[in-house]
Parts: sequence; C-alpha cells; structure tokens
Amino acid sequence: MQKNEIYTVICEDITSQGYGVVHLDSMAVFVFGLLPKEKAKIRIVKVLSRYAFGKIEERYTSSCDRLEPACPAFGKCGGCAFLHLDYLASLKVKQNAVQTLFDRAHLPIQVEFPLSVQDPYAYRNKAQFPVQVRNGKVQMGFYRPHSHDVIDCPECKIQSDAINHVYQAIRQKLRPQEAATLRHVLIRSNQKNEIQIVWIGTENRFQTLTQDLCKADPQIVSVVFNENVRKDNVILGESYEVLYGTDYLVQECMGLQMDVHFKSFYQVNPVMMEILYQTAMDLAKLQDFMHVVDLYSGTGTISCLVSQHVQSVIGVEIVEEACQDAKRNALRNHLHNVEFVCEDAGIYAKKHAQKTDVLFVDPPRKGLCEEATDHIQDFDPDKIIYISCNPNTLVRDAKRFQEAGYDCQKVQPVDMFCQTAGLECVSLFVKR
Ligand SMILES: C[S@@+](CC[C@H](N)C(=O)[O-])C[C@H]1O[C@@H](n2cnc3c(N)ncnc32)[C@H](O)[C@@H]1O
Repeated sequence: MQKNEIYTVICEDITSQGYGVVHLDSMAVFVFGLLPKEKAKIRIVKVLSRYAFGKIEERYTSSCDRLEPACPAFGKCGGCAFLHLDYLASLKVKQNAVQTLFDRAHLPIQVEFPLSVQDPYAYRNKAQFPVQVRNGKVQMGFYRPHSHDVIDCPECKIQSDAINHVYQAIRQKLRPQEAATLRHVLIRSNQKNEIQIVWIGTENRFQTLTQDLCKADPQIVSVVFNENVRKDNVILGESYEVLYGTDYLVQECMGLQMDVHFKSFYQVNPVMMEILYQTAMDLAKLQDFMHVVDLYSGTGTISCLVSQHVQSVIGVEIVEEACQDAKRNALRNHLHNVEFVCEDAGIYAKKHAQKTDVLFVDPPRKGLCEEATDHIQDFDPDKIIYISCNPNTLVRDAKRFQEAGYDCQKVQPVDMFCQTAGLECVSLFVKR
C-alpha cells in the first residue's frame, strides 16, 4: 500500500477514538469520521508497518447513526471523536472498547453500559487553550491532532457557556504583544458560572488585560499568572502570581463546598462527577464502623463525601496545593474524621499501610504505580473501589489485583468526557 492511493471501501467497525476501520491487503486502515457499514472513496494518507491511515474523499452512503457535527472544527481540532455519531451509539462504542480490553486480558466481567447525561454538550468546567502568534495575528483554540499547530476556534461545543463567553472576550482583547509571551490560557468555571483565568507563559504582561476583563465581567473571580519557561509539554509551571481575587475557585459537589486551587485536579464534568461518586459509594456499601483510605485524593472530594458515612478516612495526595485544598475543604465542611497526607501513594502504601475496610483509588491516566499495587495486600481491604480515566491501565491493574487475591465484580463506565474518546470507569474488586 502506498500513500495517496485511492480505494473504495465499506467500513467494518469503529474504534474508541472515532476512526472507522477497513481492511485492505490484510492491513487495517483507520479513517477518521467513517462509520460502520458506510461506503466511501478514501485516500491513503499515512502508511506504517502494521497499519495505515486514510481520509474520506467522498462518502457514498450514510449510516442511520450519522449526525451533522455540531462544530465546524470537528475532525481538525483533536478534541471530539464522536460529534458525527448518535450519542447512544457512541456510548455503545465506548462500552465495547472496554469490554474488548477485559476480554483480551481474560478477566471474566460483563462491562456495564455507560451511565450518561441527557445533554452531552456544554458540560466542561475546564479548558486549556494553546496560544500562538502567526503572521502577526493571535491564534487561540486547540492543537491539531498529533501536532502543535493551533486550530483557531471561536468556541467549543463541549465547554460550559461561561467558559465560551470569557474565552470570546479574551480572543477579542488579547493583542499580539501580550500573546507573544503566552503558551496557554486555562479557564475554569463553577456551577455559579464564576470564572478563573490562568495566563500561562514566560512573562507577565497581563495586568492591564486582567483589569479590563474583570471590569467588564463580574463573574471573573480569580486571575493568576503562572510562569512556565519549561521546554517540554507540561502545561503548568511552578511559580505564580495572583492578579485578581484568589488562586482557587469554589466548586460544589453533592452539597459540599470545595476550594480547588488552579494547580489541583477536579473532575471536568460536574453532573457526571456526582453520578460517578454516588456509584462509587454505592458499590462500597459504606457503614459507620468502617476505616477507609483514599489514594490519589486530590482536593479531597471523595474522602470528604465518604467521611460522612464511615468512621475514618485518610486521603493521600502528592500535589501539595491539592492536599492543602483538601485539608481546608474538610474544615470548611465540618468533617473531623478525615485527614490528608501529602505523599506519593506508592510510598504511603509501602510505609504506612494498615488494615482498611474499603480502599478507594483514583489514579491519573498512568494508573497505579507498581509500589501501590505491590502493597495493596498490606491494607488488607475487603473491597477496592477503583476509579479510572484510562481503561488500558485499569485492565492492567485489574490483572495485578486478581493475582493479589481480588476479583473484579463490576465495571461501570461513566461518560465523564462526552463526545470525546475519553471514558471514566468505576470498578469494584472484592477479596476472594
Ligand atoms: C484523577 S485525579 C483524582 C483526584 C480526586 N480523587 C478527585 O476525585 O478529585 C488523580 C490525583 O492523583 C494525584 N497523584 C498523581 N500521582 C500521584 C502519586 N504518585 N501519589 C499520590 N497522588 C498522586 C494527582 O495530583 C491527582 O490529584
């Protein structure tokens, strides 16, 4: 197979990244935007040793699940994977993808259908817009897939209306001389439509722009300049200066008020977050005599919620700011049976593990570190509730848990990242 060759194909399947799959010369070819059973003329755009990529030149038929994408940047910006597909059908794709991973690992479990929302748009409470200056003009939007080219986007359909509103104001006011020192603009919103803006760049030129924006929009309650002179892809730098208000935004989760520092993790979909945490607590069957450990506790959301139903909770989190948030959040919500330790989860498990009734783990995409899985038995939990944003590492860790004597009894996907390839799962592991 050669680049630029043209083929007429019928799509056989769809991946969890939104690529249609066809086989040509017994090689898989992935075609973004093509849906199962659709017939199309495609051009081969990239050939690798074991698979290739194609692009639709002309589509001859339409799947009954096909939708007109709600965004003109779909397929260009690298964000959404399923705007062309009926929402329920996209959930089925996600469920199948997780099921395939468990089947391949020989872990006998029927993955549940994802829990979802009615309206899978305008849900995100956090956006990171890369900024570039090209030919004297400011470009702001999202990266093209697998590149650092910015696709200039005037709005994003999955961001909250509050974020789109302030993003458009920034796009109007940001001048090339300011944008030249900017790498990203991070914007967060909360349920009250309050806004936090973080200018991330090499030099603070944002005092005047900040004043202008805050004067025009009283919903902006926090503006921070974060210095990042790193040469890698890490978005946030270390040092920062508060330009307006606070360095955190107050979020509400299931009746709790949570301070969230701009460096701290917080789930991006507030509606699905509550469904996720409620499902996790239901699976844990919490009782008031229980002692719980919450590894990877972030700003303490799960720890604080769980602490209302059990005797004690210890949260373990590596980011200092998030751990400080968590301690403050316990106090502001009058929860006195929860404590937080700023420590690597693996080191904590190795040094301090002790008998725990339920262990909650909610690691980043790379999953549990080996030390944490090696020392799971030291906690001797009856149940482990694993919240995962990466099904690949979930399955890897499920295999390790199985070897350590814990069977997977439930995998419940939760569509936290509607329209994108992302999927959150909450799983229950029970001691054999
Ligand atoms: C997916 S977030 C979950 C946060 C929290 N459970 C929540 O629901 O908001 C993962 C958290 O793990 C923290 N983290 C990453 N690596 C860690 C490590 N090695 N040890 C402890 N915490 C870690 C991150 O800072 C982040 O707050």
